[in-house]
Amino acid sequence: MALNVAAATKLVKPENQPSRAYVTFLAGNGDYVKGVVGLAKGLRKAKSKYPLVVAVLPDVPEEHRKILVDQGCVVREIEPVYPPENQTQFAMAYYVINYSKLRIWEFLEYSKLIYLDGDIQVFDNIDHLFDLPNGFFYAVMDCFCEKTWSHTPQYQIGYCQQCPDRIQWPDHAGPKPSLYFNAGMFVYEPNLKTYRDLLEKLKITPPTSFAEQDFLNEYFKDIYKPIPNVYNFVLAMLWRHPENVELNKVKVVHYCAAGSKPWRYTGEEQNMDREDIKMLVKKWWDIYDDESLDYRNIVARDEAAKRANLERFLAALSEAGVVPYVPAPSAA
Ligand SMILES: O=c1ccn([C@@H]2O[C@H](COP(=O)(O)OP(=O)(O)O[C@H]3O[C@H](CO)[C@H](O)[C@H](O)[C@H]3O)[C@@H](O)[C@H]2O)c(=O)[nH]1
Ligand SMILES: O[C@H]1[C@H](O)[C@@H](O)[C@H](O)[C@@H](O)[C@H]1O
Ligand SMILES: [Mn+2]
Repeated sequence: MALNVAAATKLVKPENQPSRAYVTFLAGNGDYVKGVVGLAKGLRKAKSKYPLVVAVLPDVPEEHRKILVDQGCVVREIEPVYPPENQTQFAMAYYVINYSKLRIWEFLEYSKLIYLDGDIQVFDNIDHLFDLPNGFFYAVMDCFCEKTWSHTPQYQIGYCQQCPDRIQWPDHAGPKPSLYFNAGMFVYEPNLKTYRDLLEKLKITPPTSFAEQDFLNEYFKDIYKPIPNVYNFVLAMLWRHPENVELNKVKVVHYCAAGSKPWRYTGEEQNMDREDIKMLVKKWWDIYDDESLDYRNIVARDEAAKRANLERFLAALSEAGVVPYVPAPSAA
């Protein structure tokens, strides 16, 4: 029997669908889709083994969904989730749509997911986070020093969990607040019971200024485990806690400071003219603009490499006299 590449390929068992994935969230017809494209390319550059699922609200236009599919993303529509009505002033008006993130607890075909905001970039492989023990909620601790926190006792007292000894939590202010995570990145396990419970609890929870972030913090406070800041580096750390920062070790950058979204960056807002910020914004653009990281180019490269390997393997078998080998005609 003579074997060629086409015949031999059929013998290879298709890989099982991974039960792990990254997941992000996309709403609206604005420019956050650029963030998600950048993220998909960043994960590829970091050689992540797992796909990026994008949970999209119904208002994400078809062209944007197509861009994401062309970038190798798995697009899944979710229904919006709204909190019960009240007069809350959110820290930002659009935070209210973030309650819809709760739908990702229903992505039951995955046993574990890592959620990443669309304004996050992954510069180093973080696949090892999937191996953390089950049963916990992993995320990075937030910083309370930016003006977005000015409505809170933490900000008014000057207390930040990033440097709890600088200004200590005073006795007269009641119990010290529990550790609080930034919900732009977390490792979690989808689960139907948890999903239903989250939605039920939300119905009786008045919305607060950091929307689902406050809600998730309250809900998971007993199983929350902080992970190092390098897994969700919030830019304000650069000017609020420079003594805690080792920028060259940072793996995941969260462009959440006002004016720092790379695709909207002008350099005009406060702190945005810093050299480290300019460098991080440029690093985001370098990935976004790198065509070699486009899904179609990576697929073509992988196919060519697989083919070359197989050709070499079959040629070696044939040389050893195991099977006669007919090289496939060149595709060119
Ligand atoms: O028009 C929008 C606005 C937001 N988003 C999605 O929602 C995410 C959250 O918005 P931002 O990243 O702009 O917000 P911040 O990083 O300032 O917000 C932080 O606080 C929020 C409170 O709701 C969320 O918890 C969020 O994950 C957390 O990082 C975005 O990354 C993006 O994935 C969109 O798709 N379109
Ligand atoms: O989620 C919010 C948001 O990312 C803000 O930009 C930041 O100042 C806050 O610390 C954080 O809690
Ligand atoms: Mn964000």
